[in-house]
Amino acid sequence: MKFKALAIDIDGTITYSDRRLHFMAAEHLRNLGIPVVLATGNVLCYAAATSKLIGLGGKVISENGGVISTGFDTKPHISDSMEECEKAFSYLTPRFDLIRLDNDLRKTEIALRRNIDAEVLQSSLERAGFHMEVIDTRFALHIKSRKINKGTGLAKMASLMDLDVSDFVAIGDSANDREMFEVAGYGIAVSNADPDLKSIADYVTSMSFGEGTVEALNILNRKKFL
Ligand SMILES: O=C(O)COP(=O)(O)O
Ligand SMILES: [Mg+2]
Repeated sequence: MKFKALAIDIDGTITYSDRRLHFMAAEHLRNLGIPVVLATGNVLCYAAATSKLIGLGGKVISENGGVISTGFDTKPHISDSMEECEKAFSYLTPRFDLIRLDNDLRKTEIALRRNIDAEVLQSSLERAGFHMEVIDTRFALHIKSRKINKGTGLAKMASLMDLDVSDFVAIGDSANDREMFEVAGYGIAVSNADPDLKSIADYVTSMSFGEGTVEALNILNRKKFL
């Protein structure tokens, strides 16, 4: 079996635990020989800069699937879920000490510092009748539409690249990678990943963070999947 492209998470997967880029993982991605899509909860400019600095082609799924770009000079595809997120945020803001991240840059979801339990925010929203999802990536909290995730983003990216979503291998580390693993042809969790993500992964590396990604890419080559 050969996969035609790779979708890979940024924070916790091609970095160290403190978000510094793991150079060896970057080097392996640059030399992979198939398209590499960065799929992240971060904003578009962060994802695009990461792609450029690694030496990749600018294909990125950002804001957990809300903003997708197929190259550096192309117009991004932006979903329209911000209004719903803003309503949820306005409801939560007098009740909790929320610290918003990348406020001016986000187009489709709201990111928060992790000073509150995601489940507390989630149940508060549910009790008030909101259908938004609150996820904890272990780098930030995200208030997002349930209709948008890295899985829907990857399906969209695949169709824009004329590929099937099952042509992708996915590599990731946290809750926001779940749906991407569900739609990709093969999913690899790095060793530091959430137990929940590990439980649905096809393979779990023994190494953590960027070293886990290097291990994952070596394994994919050994299995002749790439
Ligand atoms: O934005 C986050 O919270 C984490 O980003 P990631 O999806 O690249 O791990
Ligand atoms: Mg991550």
